Amino acid sequence: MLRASLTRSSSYSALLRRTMSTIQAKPFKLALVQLGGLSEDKTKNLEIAAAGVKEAVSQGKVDLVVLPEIFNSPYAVTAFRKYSEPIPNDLPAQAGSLESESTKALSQMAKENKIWLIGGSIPEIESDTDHIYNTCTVYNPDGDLVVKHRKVHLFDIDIPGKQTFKESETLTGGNTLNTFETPFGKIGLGICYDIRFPEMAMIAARQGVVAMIYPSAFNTTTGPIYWTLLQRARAVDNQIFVAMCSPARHPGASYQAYGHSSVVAPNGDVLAEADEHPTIVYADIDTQLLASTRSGLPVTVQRRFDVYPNVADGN
Ligand SMILES: O=C(O)CCC(=O)C(=O)O
Repeated sequence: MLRASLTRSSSYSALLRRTMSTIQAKPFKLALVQLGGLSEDKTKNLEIAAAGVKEAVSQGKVDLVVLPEIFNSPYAVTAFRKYSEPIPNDLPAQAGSLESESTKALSQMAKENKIWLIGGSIPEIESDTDHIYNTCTVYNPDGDLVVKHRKVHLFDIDIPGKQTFKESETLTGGNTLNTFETPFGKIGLGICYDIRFPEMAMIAARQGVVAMIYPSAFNTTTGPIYWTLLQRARAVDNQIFVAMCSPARHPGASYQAYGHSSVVAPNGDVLAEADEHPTIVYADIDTQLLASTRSGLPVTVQRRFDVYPNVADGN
């Protein structure tokens, strides 16, 4: 019995060593810019974002900066089409080739500050189909657009008297999962409500991401209950870092964002969390924690796909 369990635990560590050796990661500094003062003026919102990114890097070396969901437009189904812009499908796209107002501005923020930038999300129009998407764009330190993620799961909520919102009235859901490579490791992308669907984070984690990062804008009904819970759940499920970046609360706006941008470690510890006001949340991402968390509790190599039913069919 003892012998069997020793054999099993040493084979877990061998397997773990093998899987960890495929993850190329080094420590990096993350900044989540919880923007305040956003309005209906797209150009002004982009200027606020540019000032926020600049402020984030002024505090010392930062490698990756994140902006919130739909920061250049009001978060309203009636606004998405009006604010939408085309975004290239063929990626990477060089900084100089970007044409729309927001992608050009975001590219410049990345280039000027020499950072990786997860540019929150913006409404995208695809001219061939006339579909509108809620799309996150990511830029390297040269300002090239390296990847985009279209929100896969559309936020349709109806809690009478509290929160009603139906993104699917005007948006189309994306149909791809997206990660991108950086010198400090692979990063997985989701947008806000996407965090409620554990399959996305699990697949990204199995592809070797260090972190799942979600530009977001939860609300004051679901935020207090689920915001931290969901981040800790995705982190612990997959033993990865998880971060969500929100706009600040805005008393005059039709949609009240929850705020509370935060970063969670692979063991579920909340490393940093904002309140509801405009601010920047910083976190040092110690990638050693991926290995130490996984070797203590080897869940990432104990999955029993031979036993689980086919998830999609429920058989
Ligand atoms: O899942 C939630 O409770 C909030 C999601 C949300 O606000 C969004 O997807 O924009």
